Amino acid sequence: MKTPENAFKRALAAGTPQFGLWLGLADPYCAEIAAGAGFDWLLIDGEHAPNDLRSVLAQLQAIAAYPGSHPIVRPVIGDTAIIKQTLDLGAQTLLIPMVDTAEQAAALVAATRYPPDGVRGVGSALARASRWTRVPNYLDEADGEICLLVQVESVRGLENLDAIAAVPGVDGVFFGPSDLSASMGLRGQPNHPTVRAAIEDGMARVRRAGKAPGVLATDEAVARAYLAAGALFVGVGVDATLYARATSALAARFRDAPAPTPSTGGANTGGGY
Ligand SMILES: O=C(O)C(=O)C[C@H](O)[C@@H](O)CO
Repeated sequence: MKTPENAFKRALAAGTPQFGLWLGLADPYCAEIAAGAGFDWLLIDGEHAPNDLRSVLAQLQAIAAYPGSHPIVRPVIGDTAIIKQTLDLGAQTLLIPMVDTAEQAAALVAATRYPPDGVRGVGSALARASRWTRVPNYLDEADGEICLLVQVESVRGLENLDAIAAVPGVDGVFFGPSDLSASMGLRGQPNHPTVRAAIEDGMARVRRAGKAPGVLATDEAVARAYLAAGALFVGVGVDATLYARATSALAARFRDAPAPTPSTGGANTGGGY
């Protein structure tokens, strides 16, 4: 058995845009439903969604049955010990929130690499990542399959963007429109023209550094505009939001609709429900 190849990392390096879905429902059953939908990647969110190591593990296991959808894990913070545990679960691509400086980015790279290149603790015999040592060369192959994405989502991070993007081992920079808009004094306006212009300018700088820019844009027109501006990984939806909107809309249709006329039997649509 070999260390799984990180197809997402290779796609970014080849400049092939990848679109994905944010998973905030923190549930393996929901993750599996999303995994069958056809997204290039699915982000298991441990920053804002109620995930712990075991729920992240269960979602990784559910998604593993759908190799076309690559799992990305966002830990709550870029902490060396949390990164070690997350990589040991078998995550190969990490999205780390709130990265403001190149020094922070370099420390994150080190956290994802085994010594002597980094400081990742060696415990792969206990870890799903090595399939409990069934991957005999895991320690030698692991570093090469890690994809590290850092989030720039503050005015300070934007000021340091060129230095952050230049850090060897950083594969991509994700712009968080919600946090960035707040940092720019435009809280709650992630699609404000000033925020979008800052993100598009940032994306061009990341591409110039030879790295992959990414963003979350749940408005389809905005997502397509970011793709046109050079984004290489774009979150185009959030499962919790999709579910909330769909359930509200369904309830509203019945709550607000006039009483139905008695039916004599409907047409069979063949779809079932
Ligand atoms: O700042 C942002 O935007 C992000 O980091 C994504 C958010 O956490 C959130 O919008 C996901 O729903």
